[in-house]
Amino acid sequence: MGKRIVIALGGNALGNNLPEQMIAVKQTAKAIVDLIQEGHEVIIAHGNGPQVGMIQKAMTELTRSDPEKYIPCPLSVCVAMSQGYIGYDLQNALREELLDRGINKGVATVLTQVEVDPEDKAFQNPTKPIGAFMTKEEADKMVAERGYNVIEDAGRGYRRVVASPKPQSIIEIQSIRDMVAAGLVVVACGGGGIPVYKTEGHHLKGAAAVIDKDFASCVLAQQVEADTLIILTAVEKVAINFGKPDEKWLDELTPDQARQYIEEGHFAPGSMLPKVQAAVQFAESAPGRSALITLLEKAKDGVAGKTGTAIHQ
Ligand SMILES: Nc1ncnc2c1ncn2[C@@H]1O[C@H](COP(=O)(O)OP(=O)(O)O)[C@@H](O)[C@H]1O
Ligand SMILES: NC(=O)OP(=O)(O)O
Repeated sequence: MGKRIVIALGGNALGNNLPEQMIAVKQTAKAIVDLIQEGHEVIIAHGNGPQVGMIQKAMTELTRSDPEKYIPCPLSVCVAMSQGYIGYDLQNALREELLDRGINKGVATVLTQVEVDPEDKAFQNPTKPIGAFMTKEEADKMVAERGYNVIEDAGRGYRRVVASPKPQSIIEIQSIRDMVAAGLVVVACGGGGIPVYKTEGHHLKGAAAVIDKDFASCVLAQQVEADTLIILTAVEKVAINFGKPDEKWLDELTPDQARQYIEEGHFAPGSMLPKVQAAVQFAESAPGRSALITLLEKAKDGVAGKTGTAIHQ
């Protein structure tokens, strides 16, 4: 029987620059349409780390070129731009793949705002890597010249980090539910959603942050009452002792086992840790719900129980 599945697409599903993204989304669309063809209902969320960094850098350079003419662009607006740009490519790739297979289904990208708590401690402790990787020298220059916060990202180089508050709720959730109910393939919560908080009346104010897409996908999956949350990334399974001689790939994880491994430090912050945390939160949110972490090209096999790491109670 068909399931309702929320798919969270990681960096490898989108590539790191414009031409890479154009190519990557074609493969991504194939993997997603495979699931639609099997009778599943899919709602797609995605990351935006490289893209929002690129947009933010471009907007900053524009302001620096002529501060009188070009006022600074808030990070929330950069997130909105990244949703539009990625949604444009994804939506077109999905449309084409569906038409090529003779499937008559509409695809729609929802510009999605996600509410955060303005008092979230994350605003004082930036942890979310965005943009391109830098060498140590480039990173030191950015810290000195621009006052950026920079970290070493899981052995892959240096990256700028920004605040990443936890998603609380999805402002456009009713529109998303209505579109799913109407049979559309929906792309929502791109880049974790545009971070906003409520001010006076019904007004929403953008926050200077980038929400983690794994956590936002978890909220989305709960709010659309999905059966499964699939987090697609660059590894087929989750490992303990990752990258060490005694590395062990996991087929299944219960929330309790996951918590123990988290405590033992098996999952890198900013990469595998939020995925496992989001998977656990979704698996525990209602009976019968499960999460799956696997490779993009293994999504179909993963849903069939043949691969990936399944997280369930
Ligand atoms: N315990 C672990 N098991 C598997 N992969 C891990 C683990 N810890 C860190 N990783 C790394 O996390 C990466 C996934 O995180 P990341 O690249 O940030 O995700 P995204 O696909 O969302 O862009 C994997 O490709 C792998 O290199
Ligand atoms: N917003 C977000 O989590 O993006 P990445 O998955 O690209 O880091």
